[in-house]
Amino acid sequence: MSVPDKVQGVIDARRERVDELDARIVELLQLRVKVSEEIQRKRMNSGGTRSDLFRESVVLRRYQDAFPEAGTALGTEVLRLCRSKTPHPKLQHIPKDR
Ligand SMILES: O=C(O)C(=O)C[C@]1(C(=O)O)C=C[C@@H](O)C=C1
Repeated sequence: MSVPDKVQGVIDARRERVDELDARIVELLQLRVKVSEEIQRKRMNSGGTRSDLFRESVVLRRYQDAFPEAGTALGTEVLRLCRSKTPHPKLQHIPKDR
């Protein structure tokens, strides 16, 4: 559906802003993955577990408070993204099945 040129101009400009914001969100998420990975590696290398469920509930609460509808799904995905990288030290030596 076409809109008047003036309106299209506003939409294009706001989309540029959305693109900038998305790029920052992606960058922040990549940074978060790295920092979370450091914490998990430290804990696992000293005999702890990969996850800390109490801490996850604190993290999740922030997303739920900010976004009552989507917060649980959003926070859960962020945590999943951050948990999926570091292999557990006990699993590192098992060769991959071919
Ligand atoms: O804070 C920690 O202890 C972390 O390991 C980081 C983090 C997170 O990404 O926020 C990841 C895994 C844990 O289950 C809890 C939280």
